[in-house]
Amino acid sequence: MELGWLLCGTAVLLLLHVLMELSPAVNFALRIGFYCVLCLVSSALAAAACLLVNGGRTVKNMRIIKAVVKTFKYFFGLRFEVKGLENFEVEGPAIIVSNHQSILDMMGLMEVLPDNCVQVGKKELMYTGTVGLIIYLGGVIFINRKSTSSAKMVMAEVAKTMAAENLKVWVYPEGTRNCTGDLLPFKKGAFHLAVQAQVPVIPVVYSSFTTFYNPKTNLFTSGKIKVEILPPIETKGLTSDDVTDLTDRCFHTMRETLFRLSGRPSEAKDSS
Ligand SMILES: CCCCCCCC/C=C\CCCCCCCC(=O)SCCNC(=O)CCNC(=O)[C@H](O)C(C)(C)COP(=O)(O)OP(=O)(O)OC[C@H]1O[C@@H](n2cnc3c(N)ncnc32)[C@H](O)[C@@H]1OP(=O)(O)O
Ligand SMILES: CCCCCCCCCCCCCC(=O)OC[C@@H](O)COP(=O)(O)O
Repeated sequence: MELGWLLCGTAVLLLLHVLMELSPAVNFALRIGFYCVLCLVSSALAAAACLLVNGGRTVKNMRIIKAVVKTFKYFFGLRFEVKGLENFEVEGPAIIVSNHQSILDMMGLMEVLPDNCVQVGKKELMYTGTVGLIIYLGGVIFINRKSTSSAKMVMAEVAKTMAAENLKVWVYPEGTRNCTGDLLPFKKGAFHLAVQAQVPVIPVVYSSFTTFYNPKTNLFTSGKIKVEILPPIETKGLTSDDVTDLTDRCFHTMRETLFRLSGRPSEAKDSS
């Protein structure tokens, strides 16, 4: 009886292995599937730990989430090379902005996440089962991207509470995932928030995933990700009239950094 199960299990594993070798699509789907299952199962376990240790929704839970997620990279052969962590050491709250390439980003996020930092996320993430639960428990701020006015209201509320709670807020200013090796134009919410709260903006740039990850071509191998935390951009004295300039400045600095980290010639060099 037991031998039968063992043989059956071995056969299934062998079959999966052969399928993975034969088809990049199967290989990719299995790796992403494994990532999702890993997230769902770890979220359930971490949620229990968060509830036991901290009792409910609080940014303190991010420490637990971070400790769990930091182990994920070993399953996928990912390595992170981090520079500029000292730039997070600003006095008081700040807005952190970074590029957003894939659902894999939350590994890179947790690799460098400073204390007392929550992310802004789309509200649909609440409905991803245990993952939604852990994101909720971590204190993530949910916004409705389809309604600028309600998103603005949520962000204005955050601007008020940041100082009181000494919070850093992590925003993906592209507003969606983008895995082309370039940046999408930035939305302005993060920069309005920084100006309203009069706190610095700290840009964080992750090198392009294109060499090891591309859902269009079913590419997902091991790889190295360079991360750079750039010096804070001060916003003291800026008003809402300065938000467009601040957004542009940050966009150009991050784009240059992205190209440098990814070994891609910058626009300036292109045209010369
Ligand atoms: C233990 C195991 C666990 C495993 C599981 C993992 C657990 C991990 C745990 C935790 C990780 C959590 C990871 C979460 C990741 C989430 C990622 C996402 O979901 S990314 C998508 C959502 N995020 C955004 O969209 C933000 C960026 N977007 C913005 O900031 C936008 O600006 C937004 C939504 C506020 C409005 O978007 P618009 O599409 O309407 O575009 P605009 O051009 O920016 O705004 C329109 C007009 O409104 C003004 N405006 C915008 N914000 C304003 C404001 N706050 N005040 C005044 N005016 C504002 C602008 O200036 C613009 O006006 P003028 O064109 O300049 O005239
Ligand atoms: C029941 C379904 C379970 C699904 C489990 C999914 C596990 C992955 C968890 C990673 C959380 C990272 C959040 C993230 O990266 O969300 C994407 C949004 O930022 C951007 O949204 P979009 O590009 O506009 O769709």
